[in-house]
Amino acid sequence: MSCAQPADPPQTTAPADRRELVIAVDGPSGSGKSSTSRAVAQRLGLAYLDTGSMYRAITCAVVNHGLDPAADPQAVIDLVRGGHLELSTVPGIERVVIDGDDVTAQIREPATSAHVSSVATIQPVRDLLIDRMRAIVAECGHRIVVEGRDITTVVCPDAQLRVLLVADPAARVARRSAELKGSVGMDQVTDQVIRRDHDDAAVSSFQAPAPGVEVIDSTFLTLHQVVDTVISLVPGPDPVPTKTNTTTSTKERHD
Ligand SMILES: Nc1ncnc2c1ncn2[C@@H]1O[C@H](COP(=O)(O)OP(=O)(O)OP(=O)(O)O)[C@@H](O)[C@H]1O
Ligand SMILES: Nc1ccn([C@H]2C[C@H](O)[C@@H](COP(=O)(O)O)O2)c(=O)n1
Repeated sequence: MSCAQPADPPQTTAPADRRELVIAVDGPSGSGKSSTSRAVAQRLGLAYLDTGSMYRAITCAVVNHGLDPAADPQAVIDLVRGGHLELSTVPGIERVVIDGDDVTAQIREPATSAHVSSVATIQPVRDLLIDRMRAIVAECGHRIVVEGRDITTVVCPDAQLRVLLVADPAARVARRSAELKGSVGMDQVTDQVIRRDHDDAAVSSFQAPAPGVEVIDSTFLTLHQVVDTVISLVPGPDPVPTKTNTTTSTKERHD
């Protein structure tokens, strides 16, 4: 799997603080990892890597090629090994392209959420993508917020800050339901959150913190409060917020 990212847009304010700063965020589905990580990256002028989007992109390619991960996991492994993945590491700009196919919208479709665990639980697929994740962290100069399920434990165990973001299952289901605006039934929402966590937990430990990992329970916190809490936990001198210019034709997300 090769991987390319669009060049970072020029920064309008030069960051005074260029020390390495990797912030690793893990947690179950709907705990707020993506919204929080994106906002923290924007506030601190860091790159942002949504590792779930990598597993989702592979899942789109698997579905689009008519592969069955359970019946033929080797075909999925071959696809990952030979495939070319491009993704944005600019917070607020989502763009995911696999083998020239723009799957930015497809990765968020309920069908992709329903199938992604069957891809993400193939260990050789994980090993290949974990190598790519670490390469992206290095390409970003180790100044990045990385979120997923095994970032605090496997991908970036040496991150300067490691956070496990949790929330009650009922709150997580309600958030996902609100996000999908009634486009899918409650059964499907519960499947996307609860069943997916159960399946994903077979290969990653994201339900309890590893030693040294800070736990933030977002159940009764606003997104803004969670972002402030993460930033308050960054070690060392106060991080210098950096304004980034994200001018582009690609759709921006503001959760
Ligand atoms: N603290 C919060 N309070 C209320 N809603 C929140 C909070 N944090 C995130 N949300 C909302 O919850 C939904 C899920 O958040 P998000 O996509 O960031 O979760 P996630 O952990 O990345 O989920 P997944 O792993 O399934 O992709 C979004 O609609 C987001 O706006
Ligand atoms: N580091 C990671 C990131 C994601 N996954 C799996 C688990 C999820 O079901 C799927 C999609 O992630 P999401 O976009 O919902 O955060 O990818 C993983 O196993 N490890």
